[in-house]
Amino acid sequence: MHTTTEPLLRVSGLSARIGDFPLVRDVGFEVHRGRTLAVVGESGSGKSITAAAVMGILPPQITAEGSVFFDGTELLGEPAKRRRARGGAEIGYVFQEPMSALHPLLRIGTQMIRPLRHHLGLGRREARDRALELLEQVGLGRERKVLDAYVHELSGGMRQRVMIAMAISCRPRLLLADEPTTALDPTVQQQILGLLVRLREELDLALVLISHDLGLVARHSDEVLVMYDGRVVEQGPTAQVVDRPEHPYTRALIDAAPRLGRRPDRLPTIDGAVLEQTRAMAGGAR
Ligand SMILES: Nc1ncnc2c1ncn2[C@@H]1O[C@H](COP(=O)(O)OP(=O)(O)OP(=O)(O)O)[C@@H](O)[C@H]1O
Repeated sequence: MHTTTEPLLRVSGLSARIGDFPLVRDVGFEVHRGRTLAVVGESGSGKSITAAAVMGILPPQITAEGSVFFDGTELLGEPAKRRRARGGAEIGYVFQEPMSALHPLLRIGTQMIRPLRHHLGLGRREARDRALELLEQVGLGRERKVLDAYVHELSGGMRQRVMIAMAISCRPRLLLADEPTTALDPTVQQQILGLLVRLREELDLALVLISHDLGLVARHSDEVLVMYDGRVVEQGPTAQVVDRPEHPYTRALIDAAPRLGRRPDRLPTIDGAVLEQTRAMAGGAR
């Protein structure tokens, strides 16, 4: 692993809104190559909107302000065509639900080979070889039968491995994984997170793991960013945030995470008082 002094991605003052209604406010963080940042928070806290702003795939009704500085280039405000080309090639994205991200009527091979030809300009045969190599890299073996399969013929874990293979296929420098294991059972969840971290090391990627489950992603990340109500309420090295959380919302997330093995006698869920306190600290009700 190498960590350069310059972060690969530096997000600062990022806000997103629909009309006057704020969805994400003043979000900032950095990720270096070879490092993993976990972005955690409950449903609706703004994790996916933040990721979509970085990827340049926000729906047209949502406007973003601030800065998304990636490898020496400001991405916010870049022409849509350039952004689309970058997303998928320089920045890989793993979606929560491969069943909806993969086409049900096209063979896996067809879906893997297209971007390889389009982004990397490979010939048909080269692209097929590269697809097999990618399957091997994500632990599916050099299996032609996976290329020939349709998505419904694969298990949940295999589908997510295919999604990851596609996300790394054009050799991105940054990989964003948005709830990559939510649809999977606990053993497979750990395997997929282990795979992402292994690939981060092998390919010297910067990895952003987005999850509602701090307990799940804590041991796979170097830094943690905690979001609530569209804002960052706490961020820092994972060990520091987990061992000495400063914000009551982070503390509640930790207490609600059995995997972190802390205070099983405490509340299993986040209670209303903590949410109210968090909302007040985050800048009050909208
Ligand atoms: N396409 C959209 N149009 C309008 N509002 C949206 C859209 N997508 C998200 N939002 C709103 O933006 C806020 C942040 O949502 P976001 O999806 O980023 O949260 P999240 O933390 O990723 O939660 P989840 O894990 O459930 O996706 C929420 O209030 C949500 O309702």
